[in-house]
Amino acid sequence: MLELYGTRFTSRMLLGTAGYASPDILRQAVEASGAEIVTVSLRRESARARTGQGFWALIEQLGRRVLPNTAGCHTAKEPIATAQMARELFGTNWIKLEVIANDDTLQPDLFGLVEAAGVLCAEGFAVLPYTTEDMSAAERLIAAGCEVLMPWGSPIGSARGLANRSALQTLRAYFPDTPLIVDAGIGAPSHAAEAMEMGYDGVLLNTAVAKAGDPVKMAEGFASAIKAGRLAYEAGMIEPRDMASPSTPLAGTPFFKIDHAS
Ligand SMILES: CC(=O)[C@@H](O)[C@H](O)COP(=O)(O)O
Repeated sequence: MLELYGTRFTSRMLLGTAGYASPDILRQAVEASGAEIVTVSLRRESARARTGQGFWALIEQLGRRVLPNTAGCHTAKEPIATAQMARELFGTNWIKLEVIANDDTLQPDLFGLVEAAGVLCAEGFAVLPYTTEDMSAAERLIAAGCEVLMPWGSPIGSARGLANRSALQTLRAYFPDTPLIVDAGIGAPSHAAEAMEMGYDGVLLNTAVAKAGDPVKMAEGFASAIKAGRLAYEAGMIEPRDMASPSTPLAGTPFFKIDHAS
């Protein structure tokens, strides 16, 4: 079970709700994914006239925990105001905190992130920060009161998977008791499985499902990969080795005899 801020979830997949071809495809994809948490961009969606009230009604109908996010915020002040608005709109103190440093890379602004996280945690928000693999930022976010960290796999929407695998491994090893969720840049179910095999607690993704040829099938594929990766982690994988190691022992007497006479 995945436990975040004292709430338990069966699914370890968190799904974004942006960029689907239609509301119905979004609904079907969420259902196929089994995700119990869906993230919604307050600034982006409310800015889009076409979504209107229908979008919010659909989100409510999905019956999932809504994790509002501060996508599109650039300074420490913007996400604070957005989170406060989200708390009123959705009646939740959960917030996926995004503070973007650069529009080309969509890399998190770690300084603004730590500052905004400090303010929001002090105001009673359950903050899930979108961060990098940076260790000192992780330490400061935890010190600020974040109980969950969401390091990026690679830049948002890039589909490159785990760009800095060894840094993600170090982060996992260094914070064994903090729920860690890989967020962003996941392109294929195998990327998500890789993160789960490394011991990550969950995966948050959006583009790879929303923009897939068949988003519903892809959502199901990701759900299976995340489950498979977690099972492999829990089962304990064997270590890779440089040399071959026969899987079938040759020593001893064969337990059957070939009868050459017949
Ligand atoms: C929806 C959301 O929160 C994104 O900002 C998130 O980081 C997912 O990234 P991908 O679209 O790369 O999966």
